[in-house]
Amino acid sequence: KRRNFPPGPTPLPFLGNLLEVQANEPGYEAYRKWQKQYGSVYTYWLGTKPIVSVNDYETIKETFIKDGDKYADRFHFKEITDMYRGGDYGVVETDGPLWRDQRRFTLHTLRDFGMGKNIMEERVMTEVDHLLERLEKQKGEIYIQKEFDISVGSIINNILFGYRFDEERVDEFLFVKSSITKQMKEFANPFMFLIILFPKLRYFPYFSTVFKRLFTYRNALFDFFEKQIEVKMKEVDLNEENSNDFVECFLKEKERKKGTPAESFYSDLQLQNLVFDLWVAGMETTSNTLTWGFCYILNHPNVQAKIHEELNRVIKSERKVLSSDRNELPYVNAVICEIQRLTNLLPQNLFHRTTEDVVINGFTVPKGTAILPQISCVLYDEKTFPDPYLFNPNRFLNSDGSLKKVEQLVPFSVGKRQCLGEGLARLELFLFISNVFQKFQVSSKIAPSMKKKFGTTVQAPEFFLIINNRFDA
Ligand code: HEM
Repeated sequence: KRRNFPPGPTPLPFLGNLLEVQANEPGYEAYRKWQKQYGSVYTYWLGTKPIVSVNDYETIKETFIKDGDKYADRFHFKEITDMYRGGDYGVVETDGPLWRDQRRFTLHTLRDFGMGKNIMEERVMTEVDHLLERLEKQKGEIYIQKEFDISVGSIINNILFGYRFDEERVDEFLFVKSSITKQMKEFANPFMFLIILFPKLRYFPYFSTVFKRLFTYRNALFDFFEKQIEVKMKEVDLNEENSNDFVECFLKEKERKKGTPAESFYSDLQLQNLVFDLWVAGMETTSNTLTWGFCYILNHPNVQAKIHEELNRVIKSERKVLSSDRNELPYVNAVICEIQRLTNLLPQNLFHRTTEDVVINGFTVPKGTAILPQISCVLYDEKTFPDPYLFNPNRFLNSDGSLKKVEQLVPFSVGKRQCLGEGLARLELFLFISNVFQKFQVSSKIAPSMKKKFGTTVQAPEFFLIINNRFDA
């Protein structure tokens, strides 16, 4: 089988190259090593599945960007996904007309709802205000990851269901969050990975325990979403033009689509899965990136000094930073670019699938092959980002101090499957980072470890902040 694919590392029977990927947490060292050995395109194997990896930006541009439709399908392990989701539902793991319709609907809804009012910024700023208040109230050291989790979780929940996790609802949030965390841990368990590759293993001792555990967490999550949707279904006024949240928009769109070919895309199971995708993709990613940001800045005190210098010069007072200040704060933006580059949040990216036969660098890759833009290799490419493991925001600044646009900065991936929440995530990163530093001087007793843990998204090590109000007399 290997002869037909671009050459790459030799796979072991059954396991493929899995052990090499897992040998160095969080996984991307193997991809970078193979890039040096085999060049811009190679094949590695997960179990008996070949994965074609496209590693340098120029080739990614020629394929995933310029010829996007041919790389637009999603590769996933269908048997397990179907059990998990109840069939082909959601947006992350669907293809074809359903995916196109739901992706378009979601993008429009996230952009437009609020009817011209900047509802997105309002909802993010509400959480910025609450976060600053909570931080100020806490004495001693602060576990910042938890604070970001609650803030970002509240934003996505408010967008989806119209309410935030205030003090009375924090337990509800912690329950959902812990179901996701436990589930992610199960997915990172090598036994689970073997079940995904060979689903019949789930009937064997020990494997069956792991599998059942996964489904307990899955059911807890889906129950939560189902209940919120039921409440919305009872409350929604389908004739009211304005919508307060995403679920309301979906239910109204469902009504509009009745009797059209797209009617079947607006089922109850689709709504549950869509909400699940947005909640999970929208929460963990942004919260972890923020936490990594603080981890890097605490390790580089001069960066914080420069952020404060810029905020003093541009904002001039104690007022909150708004998204309209974004263009005036090139250094803050450069810091965020560097946080996203070095965090490299999805070190394995998500797999795509070719929709037809394609030829890349002279190799024919058949229709239906798993393939991916290996963004880790682009974000850590020495040619574009010399000394790639160094945290250096200056690489995103021109000599006159303005922000440098670097097209190789692709933490949200590229092409037709590019992150659907990019706009929201960028807004959150800017408003949280700029406002926390606007208000506080941040430090820690010891500099946090920068060691990454393996997972779908890289997890930051536990660390604690000490804050001082910059404007106290
Ligand atoms: C810093 C934060 C984030 C990062 C780094 C990030 C990164 C990514 C990446 C790398 C992908 C895979 C793209 C591919 O398949 O090539 C992705 C997909 C996706 N992201 Fe994000 N993301 C972030 C935040 C968000 C947020 C806030 C949301 C939702 C509101 C979101 C929703 C999604 C969805 C739904 C997909 C699947 C898109 C599709 O298959 O069509 N993400 N994201």
